[in-house]
Amino acid sequence: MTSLQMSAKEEMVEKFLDAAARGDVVQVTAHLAQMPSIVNQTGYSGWTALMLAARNGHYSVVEKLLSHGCDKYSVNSSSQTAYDIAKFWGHRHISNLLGRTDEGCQRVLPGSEIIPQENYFSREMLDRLSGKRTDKTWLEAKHSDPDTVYLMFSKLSPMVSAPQEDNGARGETRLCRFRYEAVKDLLQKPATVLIFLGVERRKNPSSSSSSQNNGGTWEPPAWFAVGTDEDAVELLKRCREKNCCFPKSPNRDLLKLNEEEAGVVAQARSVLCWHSRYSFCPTCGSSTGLEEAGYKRSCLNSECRSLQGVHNTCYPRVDPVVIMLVVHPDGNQCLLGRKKIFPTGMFSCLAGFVEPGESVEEAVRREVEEESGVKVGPVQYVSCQPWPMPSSLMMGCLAIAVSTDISVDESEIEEARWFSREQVIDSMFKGARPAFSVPPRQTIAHQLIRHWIGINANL
Ligand SMILES: NC(=O)C1=CN([C@@H]2O[C@H](COP(=O)(O)OP(=O)(O)OC[C@H]3O[C@@H](n4cnc5c(N)ncnc54)[C@H](OP(=O)(O)O)[C@@H]3O)[C@@H](O)[C@H]2O)C=CC1
Ligand SMILES: [Mg+2]
Ligand SMILES: [Mg+2]
Ligand SMILES: [Mg+2]
Ligand SMILES: [Zn+2]
Repeated sequence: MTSLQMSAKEEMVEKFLDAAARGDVVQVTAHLAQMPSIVNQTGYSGWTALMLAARNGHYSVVEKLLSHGCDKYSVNSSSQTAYDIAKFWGHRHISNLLGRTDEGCQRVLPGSEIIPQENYFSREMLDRLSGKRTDKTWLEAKHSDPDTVYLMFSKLSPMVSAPQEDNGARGETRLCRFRYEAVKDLLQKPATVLIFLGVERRKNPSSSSSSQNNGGTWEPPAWFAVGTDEDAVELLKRCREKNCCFPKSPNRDLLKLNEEEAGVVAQARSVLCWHSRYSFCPTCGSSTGLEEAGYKRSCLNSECRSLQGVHNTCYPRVDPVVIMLVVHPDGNQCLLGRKKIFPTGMFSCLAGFVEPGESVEEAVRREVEEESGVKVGPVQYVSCQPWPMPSSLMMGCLAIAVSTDISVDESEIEEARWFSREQVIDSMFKGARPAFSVPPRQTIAHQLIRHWIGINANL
């Protein structure tokens, strides 16, 4: 491309951006018809047409750009999306439009601002099909189906193929997937725990697929998790892939999977952890037996109280945890703490288990005060994250402090400090002199800190 052509293209982009900034929907439409790829272009300012239209409150231009498939999640140099910009400048009708993810939701809750926030471990790649957990005939057919996928777990750790480091390539850790023939002997062993995870969400059959139900129609492959106490070295020999292992440190190693496999592991590992802890009935101490494709354990003592009425010990447990970014009353600092076990220099959000009979808001206030001495007023829920170590559901909140003196509970926290927004941005984006290191991006703690920077971004 010659420099003349370059500048002609640049000129067109600038004209397009100018039209968007002025709210000239006719000009915007004409440019899009002439060059559809212009929709996500940025000009000298680093802003897209969507950001400019959102800044100046031009609803119809925003609508037009969205209908041409523009990327509403792209960010400017201050890490702001068009949504952040519209919200900052008070164009609520535009921020509502940009925050909309599900038309049905908007119809039921008009005016609600539901911003999608998918955290690591929360992607649902499989349809759990809970209704099939009691369908023994269907499950049995799936066990030996050639398309069925089995994941193998030893000591609650999934078999993965780790990236090869010798060629310097930054590969991805992937789950090892097995077929029925490779695991059928394990399925016969009494100590094996088999859990039906769900079926793939794929709608269209691939040409290679042979999976059909009794009626002859295609069905997506089913996935199962196999928990076994067989010798790990022998289990590894069953896999044809290279560099296979059962990772030793879940908190670190399970953060290396892709988003889809991380979601499957979150489900499988939590249920397997529950089985490993509930071999005996918590009510009478008798042995328990596995039911409902791994989603229930019932007491084998027919006299046991747990067999009457509602007994939640029969079902996999989830522990609710609050995790919060506490914001200083001045709005420009946040409270972060470090536990002794954290890597040197790392600070993170405070967190704690919700106690019985406690609301999320009260748990936030209590844990923050217990751990740091700081008192909290308003609490706002942001997003959540399943955390399968072993089975927490992290409910992420922003919390506004109403006092600022820090007094740490040394049994839980080694140090807690207020950090300025500048320090946090510098640490998050690896500036020249980071004051601390942030938790990995896969943690909801990281995402809460990022969220706060986003809503405070200085235009
Ligand atoms: N994804 C993320 O970004 C983060 C995840 N987390 C996770 O959140 C969870 C909780 O955070 P943490 O700060 O440790 O919690 P807390 O502040 O509540 O402190 C842990 C204490 O709670 C006790 N405890 C353990 N299990 C429970 C339970 N089910 N209900 C009530 N109390 C319990 C422990 O007792 P004992 O001494 O007997 O063990 C320990 O003293 C942990 O699983 C942690 O891994 C935490 C921070 C970040
Ligand atoms: Mg605590
Ligand atoms: Mg804590
Ligand atoms: Mg606690
Ligand atoms: Zn019992």
